[in-house]
Amino acid sequence: MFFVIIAALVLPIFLIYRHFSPRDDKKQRYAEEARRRGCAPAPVMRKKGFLGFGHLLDGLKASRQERGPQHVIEAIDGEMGPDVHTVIVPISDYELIDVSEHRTASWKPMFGLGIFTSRGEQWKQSRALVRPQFATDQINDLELYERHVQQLFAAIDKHQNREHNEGFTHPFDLQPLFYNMALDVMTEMLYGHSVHSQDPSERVELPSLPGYDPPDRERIGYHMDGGKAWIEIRGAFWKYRWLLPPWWFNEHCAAIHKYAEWFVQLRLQQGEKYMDGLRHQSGRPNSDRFVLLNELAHVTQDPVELRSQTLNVLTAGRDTTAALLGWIFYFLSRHRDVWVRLRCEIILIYGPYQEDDPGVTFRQLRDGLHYLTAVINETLRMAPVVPLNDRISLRDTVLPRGGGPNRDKPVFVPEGTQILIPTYALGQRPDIWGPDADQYRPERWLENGGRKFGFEYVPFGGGARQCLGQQLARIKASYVVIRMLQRYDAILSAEYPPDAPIRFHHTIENRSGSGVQVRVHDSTWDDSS
Ligand code: HEM
Repeated sequence: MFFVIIAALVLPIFLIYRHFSPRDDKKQRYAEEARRRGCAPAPVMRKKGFLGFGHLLDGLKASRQERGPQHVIEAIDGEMGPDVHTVIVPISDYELIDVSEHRTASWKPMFGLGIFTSRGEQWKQSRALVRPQFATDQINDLELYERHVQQLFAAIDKHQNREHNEGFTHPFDLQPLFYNMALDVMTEMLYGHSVHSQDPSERVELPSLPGYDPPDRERIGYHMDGGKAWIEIRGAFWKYRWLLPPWWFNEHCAAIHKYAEWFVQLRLQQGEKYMDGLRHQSGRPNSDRFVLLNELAHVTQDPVELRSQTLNVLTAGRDTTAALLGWIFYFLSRHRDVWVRLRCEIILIYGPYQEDDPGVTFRQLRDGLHYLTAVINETLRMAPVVPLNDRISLRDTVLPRGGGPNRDKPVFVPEGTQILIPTYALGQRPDIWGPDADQYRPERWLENGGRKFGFEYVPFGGGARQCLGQQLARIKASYVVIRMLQRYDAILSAEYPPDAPIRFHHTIENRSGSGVQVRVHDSTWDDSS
């Protein structure tokens, strides 16, 4: 609710999905209420297709073509003109669905009820439980990132072009390596044991747990990806999702539950000794390390709660960070000037690559590097990892403008209205970002003393349910970018054709549909060797 009101003050672009024909008494009440509040209706888009499902089908088709975010802009501009940012989209037979209920029903079978999937009182309790764990000093484990960065370098090194000793790799896709790394980091941060998808030889033997099979570390990424694809399909089918065969989705859910359950049971059985059993990492006693499961177990011993909350954070934090890293290098490989300027900043501050001394401090990362922060902000503007967010109005409310012929009147929003907030479309508006809104230009964030952002820029959401991991994601991404640019002194896009349009592949998060096809040059390459 808070978000809806605040967003309404500054977000003149949104879509309303509403029940196409509310009952007459409701209609009359809405009209009276709207009049009383001095509101005028927002423009209504044409009803399209059989039973009005045209808009929904167009959206699904665009999503399949990996251009869903652009479609939102084209659909509204095409029918209403470029100056209309608030529209009502009539979809016949569209059930009024509480968005959280929708999310809960789609996601709960896989991740259980936790901070991401719950609502109301249950969400408040979840947030109170999980939030303290994200206090900054808990997450400053740079040594953890460094170990996984080294595994990333080893994975990149496999693409080295050894025949023509020139230091450049063959063309390869960087994106899956970021997904592996993010899964490895998150599983270590959540359960204390990484799945080591980047390098399975790093896996340590786990203790035996009577009555439980060892967790399937090999296929957890596969089950997460498979389950997410089904969540997407189930979401699209919504009330007809019972038509879908349940086996595959159930198999993914069962495997993921089993994986998390194993660690939960081990923690519950071993108590504080759980931390002693973690692989010893140099320089830091295990008891000092941050493991979310361990922290949560100090507050609750409920195995289902522990499983659900950790899985909720796993899904919220893993793919989002990987997708962001992918997009950063997608743009860097296409914008040599940005790469050069960013690398200069990094080398000036931290010096060239040294394997055993990254020279990076947590404080610097938390405060943010000047140009690197601009690069991250600009990347999330051009390719938001969550390109469309949504809310439901919990009670009657008003958006301050968008109604009437001049679109300057308030718009009445009845209780239960679903509001879509197209984060990507917001980032493309010339009236907010200037005539070059469609260009990737991090400098815009530094001009005129530095751009501050409000609700016109919401890649991490806003209001009460704003992303809990924003700082963690920024710190993690910054660390990886710094180390990558120390280690590699040149990057080339290897996408074919070179001018291929950007593709937004959406499965909950939004990643590049063509991957991140690059060649990188190793700064430590010795030509004489
Ligand atoms: C680039 C990286 C990330 C992006 C773009 C992102 C984006 C978002 C967005 C848009 C939401 C709000 C969803 C809504 O409106 O309901 C959200 C919620 C959340 N995010 Fe993130 N996120 C990122 C990384 C992370 C990380 C690394 C973690 C944790 C390790 C995390 C944990 C969460 C949690 C727990 C919530 C739920 C908050 C709540 O409902 O109270 N996120 N994120």
